Amino acid sequence: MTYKFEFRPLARKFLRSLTTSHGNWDIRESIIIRLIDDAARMGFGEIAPISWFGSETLTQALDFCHQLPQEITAKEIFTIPDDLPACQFGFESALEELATKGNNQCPMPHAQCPMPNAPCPMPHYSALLPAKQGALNAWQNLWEEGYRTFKWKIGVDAIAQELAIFDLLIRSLPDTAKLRLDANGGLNYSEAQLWLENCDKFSEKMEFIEQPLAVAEFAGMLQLSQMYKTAIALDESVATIAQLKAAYQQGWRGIFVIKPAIAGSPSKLRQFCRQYNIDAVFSSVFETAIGRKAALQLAAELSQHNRALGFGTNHWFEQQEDTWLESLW
Ligand SMILES: O=C(O)CCC(=O)c1ccccc1C(=O)O
Ligand SMILES: [Mg+2]
Repeated sequence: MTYKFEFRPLARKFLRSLTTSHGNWDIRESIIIRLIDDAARMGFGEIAPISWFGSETLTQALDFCHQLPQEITAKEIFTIPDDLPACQFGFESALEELATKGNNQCPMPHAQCPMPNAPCPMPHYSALLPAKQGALNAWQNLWEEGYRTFKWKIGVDAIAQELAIFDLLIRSLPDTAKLRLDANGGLNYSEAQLWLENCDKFSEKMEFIEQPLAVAEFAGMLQLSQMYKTAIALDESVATIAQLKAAYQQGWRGIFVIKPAIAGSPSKLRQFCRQYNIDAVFSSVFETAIGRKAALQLAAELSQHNRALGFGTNHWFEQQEDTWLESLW
């Protein structure tokens, strides 16, 4: 079976600049791909790399798409090299969409479904707050919309300033709220200790700190994960499936953030997660509805510990009408 292959680059501007310890991000670029089979059925996929996270660059992904023929096979898709993880995700999820067309089954294994006779309950999402003091008056509307878990970026401003805002933020959040902090690898060891000490004072509301130290500081994070009540989640350190495996083999039993859109091949990700019962938090890379659907499908299948999904990110973009995809072709 061969598939007709087409692709379209896409750029979307954030409503406000997204600030992380890696810098400011203003435009999310990605590539939408379309496969068409012999029966004229279509499968869509999205390639949404983040090179500062360790995936390929957008240019490398575009080059890969340009060199492909207009007709491709499943074999070509399953042999996309591991140094193009966002391409592996985009192509495999387009193929999966075709394979499951007309088969709208719930991806949750029946034995695990809490409500086997009812429509699937909404998975709960974590809402991404703006960095710095912007968080202080952003969470209320999101709370009204039903979010109960929030994530705030740290390591973007002076630590004293951020600790003061953290104190205000966590005290103002209702008792049933949960807070995640994400340093994007921007702290040093002693700063991370200071953060963890402060988080431990609010352990009933603190869920975890994500990637406190740089990727090279794995041993430091392993050590910190055994010293405080507040849990640590690895993110940049486990961006791809190869990194997930390496962290597990080096003894990481804390939380793993999985961004399916850059992790690599969905079929290999399934294999890994099913083999090792890891505590995974699934997370968005600001993909469109196309990549999001495939990523959420994997999250529904592989999420084990009832963690909120890091997909509460739609408020970072202008709401799109559902006709945008047709405008690409
Ligand atoms: O995980 C979430 O809750 C939101 C998504 C998010 O924070 C993110 C989105 C794009 C790139 C990096 C990150 C990150 O977790 O560091
Ligand atoms: Mg993160």
